[in-house]
Amino acid sequence: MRVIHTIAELRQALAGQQRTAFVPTMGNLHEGHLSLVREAARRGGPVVVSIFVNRLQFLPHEDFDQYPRTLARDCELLAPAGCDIVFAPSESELYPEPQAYKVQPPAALADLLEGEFRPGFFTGVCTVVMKLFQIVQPAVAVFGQKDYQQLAVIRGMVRQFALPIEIVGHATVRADDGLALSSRNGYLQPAERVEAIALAQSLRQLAAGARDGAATLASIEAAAADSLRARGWVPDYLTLRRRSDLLPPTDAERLAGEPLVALGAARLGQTRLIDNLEL
Ligand SMILES: Nc1ncnc2c1ncn2[C@@H]1O[C@H](COP(=O)(O)OP(=O)(O)OP(=O)(O)O)[C@@H](O)[C@H]1O
Ligand SMILES: CC(C)(CO)[C@@H](O)C(=O)[O-]
Ligand code: BAL
Repeated sequence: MRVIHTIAELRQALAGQQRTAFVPTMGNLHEGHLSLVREAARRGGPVVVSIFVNRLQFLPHEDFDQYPRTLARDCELLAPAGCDIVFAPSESELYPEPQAYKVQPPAALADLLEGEFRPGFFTGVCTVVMKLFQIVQPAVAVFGQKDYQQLAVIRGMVRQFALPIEIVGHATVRADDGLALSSRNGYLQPAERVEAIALAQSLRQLAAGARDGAATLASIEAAAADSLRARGWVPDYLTLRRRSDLLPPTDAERLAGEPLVALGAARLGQTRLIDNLEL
């Protein structure tokens, strides 16, 4: 496995490759990331994993500075998972000048849910992912369903720009107690780590109420948020959405079996966690 820090060296290493599989990450890797890497390795071509904490997708008050940078340990985990090349550019390599050209996803998809609470987040994500796609030129890129809206936004970007890249969504990997693995779980204090499973539980509560004709969507969502609040969380959103466009279902759709997804984001102490559950 090679660790490469520059665009020029990466292009040289990949010259002539047709079937590169790519897994973009921000590092501080866990089993969730590694299962994306194994999925990429099953495709048969060279596997590139990028590690880059992308300043463009963080708001000024968010955890960009605090975000764990653990490259040496990440590399130890990546080699046995089937990674061939780790691409770990510096900030000045990826953004040698202020990134003035940006990829702006449509507000209808990107300004809700995560985008409502992290304005500009998906512009930052799309811009760096587009740039990484141009650099790596993969045939396949693997993303986690844990970041459900991100996967939808990337799929839309690839479709509308006619990028010749197959986007693979990989199931969320969870700890034994049901908590979705996430780099930010590392911020949790021991007691918070025990409590953290309540987020997945509240998604199950939403799912259980989803087809209840006696309740309104608003009352189902309010009950789930109230149970989290009662346990000391600060929910950003807990909501049932149509899988197709992440908009709220009408009651008729909800009761007629429209494919839905329960999505949640909430803060526990200093840590903001997200999760989702397809119904
Ligand atoms: N538990 C998981 N299961 C499957 N994929 C995951 C999981 N956690 C993260 N991923 C995916 O890994 C890729 C890189 O994500 P990222 O490096 O932001 O990790 P993260 O654990 O989600 O970090 P954070 O806690 O900062 O959100 C994304 O496609 C993301 O969806
Ligand atoms: C896709 C990504 C690597 C872009 O910085 C990031 O949003 C992430 O880790 O999910
Ligand atoms: N896991 C998505 C990247 C972020 O939260 O910034």
